[in-house]
Amino acid sequence: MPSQHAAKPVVDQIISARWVIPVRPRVLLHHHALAIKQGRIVAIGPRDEIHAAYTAADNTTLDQHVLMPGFVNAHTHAAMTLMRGLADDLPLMTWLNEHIWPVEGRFVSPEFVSMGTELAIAEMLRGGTTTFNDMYFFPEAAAQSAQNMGMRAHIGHVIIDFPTAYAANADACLQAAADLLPCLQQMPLIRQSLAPHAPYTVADAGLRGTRELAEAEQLPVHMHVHETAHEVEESLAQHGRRPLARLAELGLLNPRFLAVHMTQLDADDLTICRDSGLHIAHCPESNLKLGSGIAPVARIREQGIGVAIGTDGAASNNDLDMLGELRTAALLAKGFSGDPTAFPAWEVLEAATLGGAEAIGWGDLTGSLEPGKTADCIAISLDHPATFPVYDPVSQVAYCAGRDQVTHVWVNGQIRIRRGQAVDWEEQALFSRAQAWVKRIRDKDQNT
Ligand SMILES: CSC[C@H]1O[C@@H](n2cnc3c(O)ncnc32)[C@H](O)[C@@H]1O
Ligand SMILES: [Zn+2]
Repeated sequence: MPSQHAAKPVVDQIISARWVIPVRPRVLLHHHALAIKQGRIVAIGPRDEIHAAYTAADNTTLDQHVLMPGFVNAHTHAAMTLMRGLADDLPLMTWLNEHIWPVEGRFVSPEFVSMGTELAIAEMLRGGTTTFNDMYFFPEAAAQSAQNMGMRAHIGHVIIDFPTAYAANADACLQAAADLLPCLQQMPLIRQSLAPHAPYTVADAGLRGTRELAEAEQLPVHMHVHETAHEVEESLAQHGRRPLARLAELGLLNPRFLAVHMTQLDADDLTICRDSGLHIAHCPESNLKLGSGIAPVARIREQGIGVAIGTDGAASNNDLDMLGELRTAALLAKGFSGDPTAFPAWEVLEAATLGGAEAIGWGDLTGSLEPGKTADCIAISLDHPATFPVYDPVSQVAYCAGRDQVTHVWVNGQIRIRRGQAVDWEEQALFSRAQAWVKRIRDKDQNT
């Protein structure tokens, strides 16, 4: 911190709060403040010291709040908000083959993706998510929506063998990814990955192509893996090995690989995960709702494997609520392992923030409140019946705060949600525009 006798450095804003949870280091700070300049955290310290050391035109004081890093939704399909509630209570392959893929086949377009992603961003920002890791068709449309609405997004270039409105096959997907990379690199809030859909929808040739492009461009890879027992059985029948072993043989697994779901893991799978350094995106609510299984998070964490938390898409969850998701993750880990100490409050908060950032290679930039990192932060008011009394703010965030208690959200130092309201867009206007898509999707059977 600068000397208090010299002229005070000017920063853009100072945010102070009753409690600050920086996530790293793992401490709870009382009456602390952040000094922010040009979207970056310049300093974090006791409120009085920060105000004595810096001057800012914009000062926010949050007396009943926790200030913490925004959540990183480590796996979603943002545009699927347009299919929320379309097909429930079904197993994964029935849900995909008989409901979701036919609707996507008929309706997905850049306009569909823009609309669905805007709805998702409106929901996610309101719930305190400041970064999302996306996998969907027409990634340039999703990237543009995130950039326009001021949300950080890690955009996956989809690779899938079967023909879609987006591309004819895996080769065409890889070509589209290579063509789009430079364009999305111009968007300051966007980073990119390759997103082969799943081991059962991408043959070895497409996976080799993925590995080559990922190596050439140093891109992360984001993929659904070991989501169901059926996926593992099918791989054993078709390839003679489990999906993870097949991906390892194809040279895809390394610390830049994010394996989503991972509900089916034997001891050899865990060894592959540990030795490769891959990260896991745990999506407990989607896995529960589709009856896919439960990722053995306690065993995964014992091996030192990085765990992040994702909601999956709104058509299988059915919300994009990271506070709800992290609570489900914490409770499920305890229930599944029979150990109430599994996935305690601090660790689950870390997984939903810094763990997600590290899983997508963004740990240098976001996920914790540290000098030098971007000011991606949220305030949660604990002045609410659901969170009274406050013995331990970390416990309140992990176990009882609801997303309606998220009052303020900043991405890159820019305020996106103020006092619970979107700053730059009208939610009713978003719903009105989306309604046209809803009508077309609802009417689809009459129009065939
Ligand atoms: C090729 S874009 C992404 C693709 O994934 C589908 N999808 C959504 N949720 C899941 C899931 O849990 N497992 C597998 N595939 C899923 C989505 O509908 C898109 O087609
Ligand atoms: Zn998914």
